[in-house]
Amino acid sequence: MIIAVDGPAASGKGTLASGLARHYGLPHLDTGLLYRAVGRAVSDWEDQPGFEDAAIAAARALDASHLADVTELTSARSGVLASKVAVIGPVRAALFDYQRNFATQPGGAVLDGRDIGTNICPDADVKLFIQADSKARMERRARQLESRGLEVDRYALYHQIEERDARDMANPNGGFYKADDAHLLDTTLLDIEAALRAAIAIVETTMAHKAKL
Ligand SMILES: Nc1ncnc2c1ncn2[C@@H]1O[C@H](COP(=O)(O)OP(=O)(O)OP(=O)(O)O)[C@@H](O)[C@H]1O
Ligand SMILES: Nc1ccn([C@@H]2O[C@H](COP(=O)(O)O)[C@@H](O)[C@H]2O)c(=O)n1
Repeated sequence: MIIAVDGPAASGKGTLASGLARHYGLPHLDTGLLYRAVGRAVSDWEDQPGFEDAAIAAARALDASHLADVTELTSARSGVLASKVAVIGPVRAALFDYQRNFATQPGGAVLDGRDIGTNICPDADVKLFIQADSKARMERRARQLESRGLEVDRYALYHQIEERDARDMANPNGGFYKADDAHLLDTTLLDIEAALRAAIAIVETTMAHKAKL
């Protein structure tokens, strides 16, 4: 079974995807980490000529070893860099096979990102599109950063999240929209456990429906 989980920044898609993976005993790939690793690799080139070429080369050279430093990759700065390399078509193309090979391994997988249900796994068995309002997402991200001992400027964080969403949604190569056959799950008023229960209920209903066809 392939489960695709998409949604905007800090919507909780990674938390849900890893909960679903645990529940169904499936491997999980956070595809944002791939873009973050490419962004990190070219941080010295940011906003300079050569940024695109450096990003394409970094994407083509990417392997699992570049995904190890999760603390560094999940910083706010890496998120911004990721969204800058994510608009480069050849970067997306270079990362496609990695994601597709992960998704199509025997037994299936859970992947989360922006374009899993639209570009990477249009054939996924179940697609979820996770939503939460911007303030809730900012607050969740703020608490996550504070739990790491970081100081957070909530006003700046809110604008950073909005700016990243806007860049992602405007990305002509991004595929960042709800697929027609994706189930919308708004978690604004749900805690992590309730959101996971709701996601599992969607998976169960969808699979039961498919089994009847
Ligand atoms: N339903 C929820 N209620 C409260 N907090 C949540 C909920 N879902 C996730 N969180 C918390 O919000 C933070 C962000 O969640 P998560 O990393 O899963 O989001 P994401 O959409 O994968 O983010 P990113 O855009 O960085 O990939 C985490 O600290 C997580 O524990
Ligand atoms: N499938 C994806 C995943 C991510 N991106 C881009 O990477 C940025 C960071 O992603 P997070 O999920 O870790 O927040 C994101 O803002 C996108 O620009 C993508 O394009 N496609």
